[in-house]
Amino acid sequence: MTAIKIDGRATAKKINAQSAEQTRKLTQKGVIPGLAVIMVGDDPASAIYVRNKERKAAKLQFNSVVKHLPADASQAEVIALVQRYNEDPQIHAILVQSPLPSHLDEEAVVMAIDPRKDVDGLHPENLGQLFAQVGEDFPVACTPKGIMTLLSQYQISLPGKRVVMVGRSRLVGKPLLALLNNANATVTLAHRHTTDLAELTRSADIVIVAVGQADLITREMIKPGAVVIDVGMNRDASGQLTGDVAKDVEDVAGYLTPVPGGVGPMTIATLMQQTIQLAAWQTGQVVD
Ligand SMILES: Nc1nc(=O)c2c([nH]1)NC[C@@H]1CN(c3ccc(C(=O)N[C@@H](CCC(=O)O)C(=O)O)cc3)C=[N+]21
Repeated sequence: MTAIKIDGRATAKKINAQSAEQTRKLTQKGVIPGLAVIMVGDDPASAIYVRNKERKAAKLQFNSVVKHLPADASQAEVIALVQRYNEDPQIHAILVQSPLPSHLDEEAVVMAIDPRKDVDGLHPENLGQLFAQVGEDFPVACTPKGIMTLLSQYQISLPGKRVVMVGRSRLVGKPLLALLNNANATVTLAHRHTTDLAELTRSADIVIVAVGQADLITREMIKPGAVVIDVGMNRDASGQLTGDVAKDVEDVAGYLTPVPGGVGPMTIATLMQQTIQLAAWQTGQVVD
């Protein structure tokens, strides 16, 4: 058996077409979606993201700014920049690239973002609303939201399914735990202290992996026909982008997201979608 490839590029294209239409309508009403990205230092995964995001934001004619600070930027400098964008009415969405260099307090930086402009849904107020299932008018992390869109596009149903989420980051694992639970899946969150990961993943109908370790998930760890979602972004020895899932998993899985071309393009498309949504909320407009 060969897994059906979940085409993130094609799905992202559909969403981007909708986003272009919504941006056109908002711009006619005098609202240009504004996205500010703050990157400190030179994390390689962040560099890919910033480049692709810039390209897409320009294509959609957003008001897009990227501030690249040196790796030794101070905490006060980063927070001052966040506060400047909090107060700027032309900016509706603020994204601080993760990870920050280790001398910076990521928690304090996230807390400084106005929750209404927190396009990554990292602020505890937004993450808390997601867990509490209060309303739908708050931002949710773009990668998790993009994965939910992919599952829905491929009509992969969630109620009662056993999902194993490998990785518990604030950006991916934690929001997905809430989103999948809210969608009535039975979710197990696995991480570096999990014992016998293979036994756990073999019991899953859906395995999602966001760890950042090439070949972490191998074919013996997957139940035949299972859905495998690869969020990994690693570079191999020859500089090629690879995920966390080994190549031979495609021989047993029912569905598989490729890297590149799977989750990555969905993250970008969802970021654009959510920036538009935040712009509409902040200006009393409705997008449909
Ligand atoms: N606050 C924050 N939010 C993030 O969402 C975030 C972050 N920090 N830090 C870095 C990681 C990494 N990330 C990527 C998103 C898309 C691609 C992407 O576009 N990938 C494409 C293109 C690959 C290529 O151009 O070679 C693909 O997989 O097909 C890559 C990486 C978001 N991240």
